Amino acid sequence: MITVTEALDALFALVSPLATEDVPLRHANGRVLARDVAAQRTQPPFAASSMDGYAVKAAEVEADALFKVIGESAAGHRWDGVVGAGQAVRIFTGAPVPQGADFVVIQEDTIRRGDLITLGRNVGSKDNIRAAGVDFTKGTPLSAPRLLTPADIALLASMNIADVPVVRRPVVSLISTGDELVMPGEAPGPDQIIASNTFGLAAMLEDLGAHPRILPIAADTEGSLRAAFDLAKGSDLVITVGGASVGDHDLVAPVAAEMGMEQSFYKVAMRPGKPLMAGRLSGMPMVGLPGNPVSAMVCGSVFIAPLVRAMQGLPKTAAPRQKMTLAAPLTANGPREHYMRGTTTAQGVISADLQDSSLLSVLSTSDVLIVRPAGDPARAIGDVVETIAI
Ligand SMILES: Nc1nc2c(c(=O)[nH]1)N[C@H]1C(S)=C(S)[C@@H](COP(=O)(O)OP(=O)(O)OC[C@H]3O[C@@H](n4cnc5c(N)ncnc54)[C@H](O)[C@@H]3O)O[C@H]1N2
Ligand code: MOO
Repeated sequence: MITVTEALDALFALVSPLATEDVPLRHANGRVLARDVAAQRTQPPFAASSMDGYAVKAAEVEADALFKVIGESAAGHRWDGVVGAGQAVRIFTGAPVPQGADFVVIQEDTIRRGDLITLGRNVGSKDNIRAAGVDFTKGTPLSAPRLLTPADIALLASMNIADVPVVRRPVVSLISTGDELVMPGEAPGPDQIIASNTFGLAAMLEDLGAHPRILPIAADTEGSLRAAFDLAKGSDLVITVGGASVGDHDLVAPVAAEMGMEQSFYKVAMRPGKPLMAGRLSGMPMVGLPGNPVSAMVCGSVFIAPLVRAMQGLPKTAAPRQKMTLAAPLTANGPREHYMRGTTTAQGVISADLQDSSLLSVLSTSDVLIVRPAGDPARAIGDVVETIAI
């Protein structure tokens, strides 16, 4: 069996970044910026007031100073004159600071009578002016590759970039296998259960910027599985769930092999997720996930998420890990890396009592995977462990 790191490297070797497309800014959130873009303008484009008040000459600012108000500068409507000695311009937040002025006294520090203002005694030295270009100047780049966040979308809008070059969404076909499975909403027979894995994985893939397609469930026959693989043709990635182990009805590996799959690996020294397989089938990268629901989702976090990020041009790196303090002890780990479901509390992280790989209710109340290296000794409260957010 290979290690998780070796398996991830083998998976990365199967993919390269997809093509680029331009999308409207409104559709760019969560996508990966494909090439550097440059600000189309300077922001702010003029020296702007950061407060409502009066624009004056800084050299004249002192307690009880008197000014004559000669005009008004509002956001979107500048005052075009030049501020002279003893003069002030009424100004509002976001408005251009008029020529001749280099200080804004906030209105709370003034007393106004008709056209005259008198400054108070605590005006201070803050000029309340945002210099032109203090946020960014024309040509400032936003560098690719970059997973675009809501803050990036606001920045791109401010840079006047209406269409954004992003990496195409990977089309990922998801195939559940097994006679025992029916789709959610269908009436299961007495020995049947509902297919959950493809739905959980599709949700995960959507969050990763991919375009998942849930294909019809493949029955435990060679013909049905072949038909499902045929439907997946043209995808950027095909993922099967179940049928990966050693049972008589576990057909994924033999059928894929007959269809010409070049296998990269089969079986990884991890728990859950041991019967993971990967390779290339009909020109597509293919990953065979174990059927146990928690195994499939853990493999989604550990393997599929980094893989889909790499397909979108992000660095080929493992799922990010955070160090956390244990708030409950852990028993010694065995020879496989263990990805334990856990919950973070104010005191630290606690592993779930039940770690069976069928328990979606436990996964759903967990917010981290506690990563236990192979052979990790027993751990005590206060020890530091590595975790992956889920
Ligand atoms: N003799 C051995 N038996 C098993 C081994 C082993 O090494 N030797 N490995 C175990 C481990 S670990 C896992 S994980 C499972 C994986 O088996 P498969 O990938 O072949 O999965 P299935 O047998 O098809 O299903 C396992 C389990 O999960 C349910 N399932 C499958 N697909 C779905 C789905 N889409 N949605 C919800 N639930 C699903 C299925 O009904 C089974 O209950 O093998 C162990 N056995
Ligand atoms: O590896 Mo299985 O995925 O432990 O349940």
